[in-house]
Amino acid sequence: MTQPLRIALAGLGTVGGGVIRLLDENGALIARRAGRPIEIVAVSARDRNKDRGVDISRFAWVDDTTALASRDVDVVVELVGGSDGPALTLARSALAAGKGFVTANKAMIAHHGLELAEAAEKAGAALKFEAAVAGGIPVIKGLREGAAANEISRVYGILNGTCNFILSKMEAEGRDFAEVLAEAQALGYAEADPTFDIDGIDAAHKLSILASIAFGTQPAFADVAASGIRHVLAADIAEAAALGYRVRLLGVADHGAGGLFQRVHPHLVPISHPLAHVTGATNAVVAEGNYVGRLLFQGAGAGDGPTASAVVADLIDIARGEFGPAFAMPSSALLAQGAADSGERRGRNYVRFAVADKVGVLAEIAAAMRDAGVSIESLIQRGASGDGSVLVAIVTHEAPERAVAQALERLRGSQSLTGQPLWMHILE
Ligand SMILES: NC(=O)C1=CN([C@@H]2O[C@H](COP(=O)(O)OP(=O)(O)OC[C@H]3O[C@@H](n4cnc5c(N)ncnc54)[C@H](OP(=O)(O)O)[C@@H]3O)[C@@H](O)[C@H]2O)C=CC1
Ligand SMILES: N[C@@H](CC=O)C(=O)O
Ligand code: NA
Repeated sequence: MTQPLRIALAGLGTVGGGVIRLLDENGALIARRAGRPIEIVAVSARDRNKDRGVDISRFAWVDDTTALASRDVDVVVELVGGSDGPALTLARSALAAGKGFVTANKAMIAHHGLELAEAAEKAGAALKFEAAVAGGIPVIKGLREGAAANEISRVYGILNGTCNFILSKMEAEGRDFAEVLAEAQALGYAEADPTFDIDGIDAAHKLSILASIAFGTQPAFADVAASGIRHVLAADIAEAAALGYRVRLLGVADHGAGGLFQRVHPHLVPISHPLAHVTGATNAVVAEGNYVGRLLFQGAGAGDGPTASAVVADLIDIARGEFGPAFAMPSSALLAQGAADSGERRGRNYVRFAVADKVGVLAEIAAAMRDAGVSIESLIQRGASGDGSVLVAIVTHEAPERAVAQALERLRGSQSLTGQPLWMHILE
């Protein structure tokens, strides 16, 4: 057998620990598949003495994580996290030294992916990040290899395991948002800063990477319009169910007016759509290609085992010498596209208001919609909540987004509203 692929591993937390366990358990099979063993030789994290449930005494310990790139290794694996800081320093120095670089760090790739891809190409080194998008699902490989012959018109899906776990628990058990978040954190799904998950930022990181690979455009995280699930109430989930929908946080990217359209938002998904049946920390990505048709990738989007599976799959590719440009084409071929104007996009909408229980409130909402040219398909009003306010949920007929925004703007500051309205798009 040929020389092992020698690895330096930065980060020994949920995913780093998973990678060590996976290589311990499946190492012999992986060596046969890769044509050579994959061996961790050096590791680093913050705390050398932490009990990690795996034996790390057999590896060289490196105090300064950013110094891992100067070890005698073929590939540096970064599982620390953070868009900048030691992760970015390590990425730059590893690639500059001509070493392969594998990461699960979507924040860093969303912000600095283009620069790192250019550095990798210059050095002739591998830059791979399958674990960064939808965890264990081989969606990057699927798009950059399996669907490479297609023009992709739209890519969308459930990209955050924590949010999907929370929404499906809220739906199944009627439980409180905060309580379920704590459970997702305990299971190792949530980011170090869980606001990244619940405010849609993590999904936006992933969407910008996915869109770049799907459309051949430069990653443009700043152009992703993102909001999360912290304002979704159990009542919204119940109303959606009564209307034949489930609430899911979706990332959606397609070609829009004037550029690329990228959005992360809670959506109403028709119960007949496969994404409505994706529960727990599972992720699912739909890609629509002009020759292959609709592809659906589904699987575990978070957690130690699935994420380690994606990291090690990247290592196997490198061990085989099979790696191409990080974003599926040379970085010089990636197009710089601006953000599309969403105002003219047409669709049906769910808008929920918390209102004071008094005469004329419904008329005020209806008038704001009418004046903006938005036609109401259905309206549900539920009894008073704890604070005495009443929930009014409307579903609109198809309307341009600009018109719905106008109606909400007109209602802003109204004495009738007791809280911010929640606007969710309906997936068609
Ligand atoms: N958890 C998941 O399901 C998924 C995570 N990811 C990504 O994988 C990466 C790792 O996530 P995860 O394993 O969950 O994170 P953890 O918080 O579990 O682990 C992070 C590791 O990095 C080490 N670390 C943190 N800060 C520093 C630092 N400044 N210098 C050196 N080492 C540091 C920690 O050291 P110590 O242990 O000593 O504190 C720890 O070992 C992130 O980019 C995340 O977004 C991607 C997909 C899924
Ligand atoms: N925090 C992320 C982890 C995987 O990327 C998630 O919940 O999906
Ligand atoms: Na993946």
